[in-house]
Amino acid sequence: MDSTREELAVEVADLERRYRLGRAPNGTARWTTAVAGVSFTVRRGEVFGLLGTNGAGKTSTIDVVAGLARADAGTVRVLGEDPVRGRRTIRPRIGTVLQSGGLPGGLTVAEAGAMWAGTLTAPRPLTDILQVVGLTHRLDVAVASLSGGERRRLDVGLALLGEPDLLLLDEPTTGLDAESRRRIWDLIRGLVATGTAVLLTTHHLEEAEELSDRLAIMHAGRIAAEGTVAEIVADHDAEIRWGVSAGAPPPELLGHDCVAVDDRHVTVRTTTLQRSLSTVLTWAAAQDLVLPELRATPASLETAFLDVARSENENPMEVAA
Ligand SMILES: Nc1ncnc2c1ncn2[C@@H]1O[C@H](COP(=O)(O)OP(=O)(O)OP(=O)(O)O)[C@@H](O)[C@H]1O
Repeated sequence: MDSTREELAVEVADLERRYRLGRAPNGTARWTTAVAGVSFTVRRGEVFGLLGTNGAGKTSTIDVVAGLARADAGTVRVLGEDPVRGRRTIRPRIGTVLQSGGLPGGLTVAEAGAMWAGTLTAPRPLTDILQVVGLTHRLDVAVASLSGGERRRLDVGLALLGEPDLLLLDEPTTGLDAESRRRIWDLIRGLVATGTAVLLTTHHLEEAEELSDRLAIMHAGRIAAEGTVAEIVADHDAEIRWGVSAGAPPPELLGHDCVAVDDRHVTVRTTTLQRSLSTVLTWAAAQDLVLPELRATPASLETAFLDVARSENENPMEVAA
């Protein structure tokens, strides 16, 4: 294995995943393509965030990386191995928090922890982990009786028990309060600092921004944008907006900026926010206009996400074969 490969905990190239939907009236099988040629890598010591609209294909992707499903096309290497064939070898080196959960609800927290620790070569003390995720007082409670947030904290705690080389986190903080979420973020950061690679899916843009070194925004089975937050945001426009009652400045005044008017607002989209805002304010002052509800919003991960979400090709492809 060369040094570049050792650096890469996850390598996904041209991944495709399809689901069979049943049969069409004429008897042909109907398939939907959930992941349509996705490529990315996750390096050791970095968090790679996978964002996306609902149904974009994030879980379908992470399930293949976790070795729970096979790729229909493309290649996936995890810690240098095929994630299905090499599952036995790499399993102890991977911590997972998946949407499907999987702990038997009848076990107590202590029993579930002991069972999980038994599958690991060098687990951290369970009590240490339970303290960090705030569950020490729930040791004797059945997993099924935990609240949704407590259950999620247990899932995350157990994923960290083996000090994994790779963490696969599918919406790890869904349902957690702000304090618990921050504790989990600190835990993740601590592990990353020791060289752990993290593949994270989340619907919380703030979480993605806080944790990710690089990220990708998925939409309809494809990666629509990828890079650092700064790189992704650089491709998107800032917005200046005000109430339509004040009217819009003549387009030639704004040069290349795009002006849109609907029944409530005038919206100027621009890559040079300060200069365009100055033009708008100078025009308003010259006309003696007050711009109602004036708002200037720099491009952000949210803007980029919304641009992707509004883009065409809304649905995964359905085909008959
Ligand atoms: N078992 C299945 N059978 C058929 N279609 C499926 C199956 N699982 C997922 N899909 C479809 O594949 C697409 C991608 O789903 P996936 O769960 O991977 O998306 P996601 O990005 O994780 O979505 P979300 O953010 O809503 O959790 C969706 O259109 C979904 O309906």
